[in-house]
Amino acid sequence: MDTTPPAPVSTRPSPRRRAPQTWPRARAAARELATARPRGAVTEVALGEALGSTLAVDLVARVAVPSLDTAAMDGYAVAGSGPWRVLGRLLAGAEPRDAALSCGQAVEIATGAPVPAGTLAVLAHEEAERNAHTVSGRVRPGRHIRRRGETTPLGSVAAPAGSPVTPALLALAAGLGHDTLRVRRPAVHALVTGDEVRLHGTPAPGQVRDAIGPMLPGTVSWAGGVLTAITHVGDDPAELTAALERAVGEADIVAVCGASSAGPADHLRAVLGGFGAGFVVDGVACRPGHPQLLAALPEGPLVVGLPGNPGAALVAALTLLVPVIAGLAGRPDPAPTGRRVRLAGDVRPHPVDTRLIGVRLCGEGALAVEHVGPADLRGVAVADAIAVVPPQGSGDLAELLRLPR
Ligand SMILES: Nc1nc2c(c(=O)[nH]1)N[C@H]1C(S)=C(S)[C@@H](COP(=O)(O)OP(=O)(O)OC[C@H]3O[C@@H](n4cnc5c(N)ncnc54)[C@H](O)[C@@H]3O)O[C@H]1N2
Ligand code: MOO
Repeated sequence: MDTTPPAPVSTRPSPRRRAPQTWPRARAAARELATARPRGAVTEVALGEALGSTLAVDLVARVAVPSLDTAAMDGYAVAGSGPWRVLGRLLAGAEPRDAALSCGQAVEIATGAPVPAGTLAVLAHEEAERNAHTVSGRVRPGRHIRRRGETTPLGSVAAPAGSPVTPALLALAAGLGHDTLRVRRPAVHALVTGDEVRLHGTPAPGQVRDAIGPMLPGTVSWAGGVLTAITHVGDDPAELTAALERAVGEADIVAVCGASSAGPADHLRAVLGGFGAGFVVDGVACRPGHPQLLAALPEGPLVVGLPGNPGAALVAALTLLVPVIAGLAGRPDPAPTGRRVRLAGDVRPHPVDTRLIGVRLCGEGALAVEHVGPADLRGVAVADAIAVVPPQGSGDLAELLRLPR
């Protein structure tokens, strides 16, 4: 047993936890705080490094797509009425044919090749009857021709600023002639606290393996940020102060894992008080996750406190961390599904707190998973979504939140 007297925590008075905010209010406050702040730095990155970030400016088409009138099908570009005499062949990438087609003429053409001037339509191979030098079939004027700029006109906005950079958006950007993108991506530095916590290997009895760090890179990037570092900090206020000082100097958001509650080693609130932090959310009326917090430091960075229990940390991240990252990035919060479903299983409401329950989707409804204690990850690891059960169960359909993927 540790018999040493408790160390003084800070020269400033320790802030006490105020009345927790309701879960919807806390989540909205996190989003409002982040979106009201000046947008973070814009960087220009190669397409290969942009996945997961957020467009800082509109994505403008540098080329018209298609760049010329092109064939939408493999077949024959034909002019006038048939049968048509086949003059030659045009493949995608070919120079546009100098000579226009005259009535009764055709060229064999590949999908994407520029249709010659004078083309009435493209007759698809499967609709064409080919003889040695001629081809015949039925066509409608303009059939199977993609007009220049039909998909995306030159100079048009193909995706607005604030769009998440997804694989599809990268494909769009490449198709429009971009090699780089101007993006935002808030930087998150995580401090994992606890003398008993081990970052690697099999924990000895009494120790625990860090189970929050591994969920953070994916959760942070899902929200539009990037996890730049994970630092392990012991249960010592001076160590936490020094680590926090370093982290706030290099990140937009510091996520402190553990030390958020009321125990003798839970120094986070007192240490933040020493920094002159303003508490925007100081406890949330939700289960699990109630000791979480959100504070703003005078120099600018935001600090999110996640509970040490890892099951609680995951659902708490959906309440404060994810809305803050998405808000700073200038993109929508990825968690809301806009879906409300009927729940089955152990979904009893709490008298005063919002319950956040892992569920499996089944048909039109959802079934609560088992193993949902705050220290238990087995349920949430196999859940499809988180159901929001308001205090006293007001309303019979529950809102669904996405889990980080
Ligand atoms: N008197 C009170 N005690 C507690 C309260 C309370 O309101 N009053 N809240 C409980 C709840 S709920 C939670 S959640 C925890 C939150 O505690 P902390 O954020 O202060 O975290 P710790 O005390 O450091 O750790 C709690 C628990 O989690 C384990 N842990 C910590 N970090 C990790 C990690 N990175 N990976 C895996 N496990 C971790 C730690 O060993 C403890 O077992 O407080 C309750 N108590
Ligand atoms: O609310 Mo704690 O965050 O349940 O485990």
